[in-house]
Amino acid sequence: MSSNGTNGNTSSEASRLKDPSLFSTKIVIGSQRLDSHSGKTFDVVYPGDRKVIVATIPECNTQDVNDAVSSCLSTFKEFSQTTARQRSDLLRKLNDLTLANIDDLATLIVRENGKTRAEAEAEVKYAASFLSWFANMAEVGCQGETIAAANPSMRIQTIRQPIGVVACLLPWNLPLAMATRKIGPALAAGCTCIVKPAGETPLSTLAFAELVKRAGYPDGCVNVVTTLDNVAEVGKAICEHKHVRKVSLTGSTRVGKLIAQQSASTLKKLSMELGGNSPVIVMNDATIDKAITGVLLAKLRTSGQTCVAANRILVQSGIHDKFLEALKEKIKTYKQGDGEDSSTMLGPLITDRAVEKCRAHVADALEKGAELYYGPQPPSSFPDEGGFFYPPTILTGLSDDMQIATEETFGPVAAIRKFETEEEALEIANNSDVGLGAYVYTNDLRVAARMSAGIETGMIGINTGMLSACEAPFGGVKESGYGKEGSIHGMAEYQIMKSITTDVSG
Ligand SMILES: NC(=O)c1ccc[n+]([C@@H]2O[C@H](COP(=O)([O-])OP(=O)(O)OC[C@H]3O[C@@H](n4cnc5c(N)ncnc54)[C@H](O)[C@@H]3O)[C@@H](O)[C@H]2O)c1
Ligand SMILES: O=CCCC(=O)O
Repeated sequence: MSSNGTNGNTSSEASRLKDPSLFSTKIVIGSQRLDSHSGKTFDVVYPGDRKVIVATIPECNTQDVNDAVSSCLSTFKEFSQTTARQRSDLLRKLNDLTLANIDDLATLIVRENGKTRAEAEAEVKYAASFLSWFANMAEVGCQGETIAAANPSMRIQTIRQPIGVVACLLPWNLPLAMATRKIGPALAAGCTCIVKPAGETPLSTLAFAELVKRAGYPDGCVNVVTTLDNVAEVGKAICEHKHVRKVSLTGSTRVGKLIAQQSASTLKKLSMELGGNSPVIVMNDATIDKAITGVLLAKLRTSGQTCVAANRILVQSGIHDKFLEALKEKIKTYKQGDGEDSSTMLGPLITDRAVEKCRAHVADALEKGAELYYGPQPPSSFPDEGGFFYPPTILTGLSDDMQIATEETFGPVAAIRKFETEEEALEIANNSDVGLGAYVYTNDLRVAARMSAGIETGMIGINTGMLSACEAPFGGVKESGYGKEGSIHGMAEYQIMKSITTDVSG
């Protein structure tokens, strides 16, 4: 294993940053910035142009995981003894440093993920909001209770303690925000973290680890291991490690099930923020402009690659044609291109597989009777040059048998289905194995109340296309997983509650 004692700042990509030392291509274990024991590396490719290699990153293995966990465990002994106020102060510093470096963090996100600079900056602010929120929560979230015992001789109290070493497994779609949504509450609770970013997007996490150090955290509070091709080995090593007490995954339902199986032998506490298939229900009485704005936000944020992306857009028959026309006029204005170009509204998708999935979903829907209302005919083959782009597309005539109705498309394809009655819309919306987000557009409070109660998801937006905020509990039901992130509930996911009974008689 080599350690050059630097951040591995070897690429001309670093010169894009105001502070090039934030461009790190080494894993983080305690005070060290290292290559992997495997000696192997993988490339991070710019999704806006597949020929551009942004960085070469260590391909980790089990030994790296074991080193990272040992370091986390040794730091946990000391860090878990800090006061909640000290942890709150540290998180506040980390929030300030994150916001102070917004330009560089946004640049790294654009380069690794492809999203537009405006979206990347919004993501950094969203990421920082979890740090600030959990800086505020740190002291409140550690409070215990005094319980009125049935036996007058007894006093019962509870205390909350950090659960231990936590593994944070991150997706590539909001690489920094999903990192802080886990690391923020874990550090607030007094845990230490082994973080594994998605192989496509390790750079913002590695830069963030540098900010953790600068904020004054002890070495080993946040360790980072990276992998692309060796993820199965690394994931297994994390899940089966007896000193990792909790795994928090944001990712697909497929990987969530695997992690749950692999974590069973050590019975870890788990948080599973998994895939969705969000329905949008637009009722006849909806305010059409508001519905269009909300649907486009929910559909096209990060080019359609969010877990709460509008996947099935259900429009009541009385407003259907007008809605479609207005949607087409608006979607036409979305310019697709390089994330750094300020006129770009839609960046590329993350990989060629993501483009292929859009293409396959559109082809399958057209074969099963959907109509192409706006967008290109599905290309027969994907070009091997350029970025991973799929153009914004509107399909009408969505039906239950289409892939697009049962799987997340994770791309800028809007699939529309006409319905007649509220009951019918509810039935279609709930016809899914997953239940993360849902959206309803109506001006009738009674409809909104019935839909809010009846839709089987963890989050519902009424007349809004944005469900996410650090103060709102984020999480799904059914096969979208379990556990809540953010909000006053997010910190408890990283704690144990101990009850203490004292005999006070004589
Ligand atoms: N519910 C949420 O909050 C939320 C948020 C963002 C994304 N998502 C979901 O994530 C998915 C897209 O993200 P993705 O493609 O990165 O998902 P993914 O499941 O492929 O990967 C998620 C993470 O798991 C890792 N991983 C993959 N195989 C693994 C294994 N065998 N062991 C351990 N880790 C493994 C990946 O490297 C990545 O870090 C979508 O389904 C989306 O809906 C959910
Ligand atoms: O992709 C899922 C997360 C989306 C969000 O937190 O807004």
